[in-house]
Amino acid sequence: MAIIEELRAKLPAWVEASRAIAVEGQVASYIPELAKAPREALGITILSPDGEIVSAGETELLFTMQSISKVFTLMLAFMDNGEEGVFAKVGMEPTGDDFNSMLKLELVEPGKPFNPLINAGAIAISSLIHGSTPAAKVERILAFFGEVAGGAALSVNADVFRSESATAHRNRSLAYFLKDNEVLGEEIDVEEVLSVYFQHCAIEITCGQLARMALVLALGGADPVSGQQLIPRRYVQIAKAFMIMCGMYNASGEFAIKVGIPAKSGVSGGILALVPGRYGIGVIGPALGPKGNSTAGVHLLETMSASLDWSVF
Ligand SMILES: NC(=O)CC[C@H](N)C(=O)O
Repeated sequence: MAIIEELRAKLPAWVEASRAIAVEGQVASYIPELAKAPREALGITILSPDGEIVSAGETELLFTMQSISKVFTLMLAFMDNGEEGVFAKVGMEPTGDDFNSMLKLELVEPGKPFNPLINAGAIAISSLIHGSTPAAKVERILAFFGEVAGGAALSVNADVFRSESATAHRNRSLAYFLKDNEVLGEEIDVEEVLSVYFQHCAIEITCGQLARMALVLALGGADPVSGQQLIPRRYVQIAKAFMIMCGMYNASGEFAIKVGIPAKSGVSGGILALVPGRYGIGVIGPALGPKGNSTAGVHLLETMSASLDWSVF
């Protein structure tokens, strides 16, 4: 049986088996709006370069990208500033700490975020996006994300944005810490950077759009339909290296061992994952485990990788 047909045949049962795991998790509630998401939902879309689409579960759900957006703002920051400009502000190493930790900002000189996928690093990256105002920066981010998602008209969920902005005491303190450490320079307004960061986290998406974005990464930055290079290959390589090292927060080591493919999760329960050269994958399962990853989504990817031999290692 062709692999794609095997996938199509087995996916519904895999989704139902993994859905049972959702109850082990909790929907994120530190951003009050996210607490409204359906806890037992699970949906997945898989796209292949030749246009095959395989979906199962609640793929019609709209959810916010949250930390998944950090992969793409990172690539836009590279396109705006080059490698040197970006690595002047963030490092290349995983932390082993929670995604919103500020420990190493104080403990390790010079107080630069260890990588662009933890909150502190992503806030620093938001400050690098070109645009004369926060609104102009968000417009550029939406246009870039929409292009990578296959020409989608994406928008910011205003309720989620406001909900996070009103309660983000920890992210605010991280950002002010970065200002004190001069990672955010003299000329930078902390509240404006945070506004850009909260808005790109609140961009709404579906599994299908996430899978399309993932497929572009699986193809080294090329659009699967037009073949156009949307993102320089080098920047996609760097992004995928970060996804392996820290895309699943401080559960990235376990995910690399059990699943073995580049992936990025968000606290909305979304996961973007890819099998290099072969598939782009979008998953939504709002119930999260203790490290902030979708319980059912991770279980589903583990099952699929083991059955279909997806590990890149
Ligand atoms: N882990 C996440 O998805 C974090 C994103 C969220 N907007 C935050 O800053 O806390």
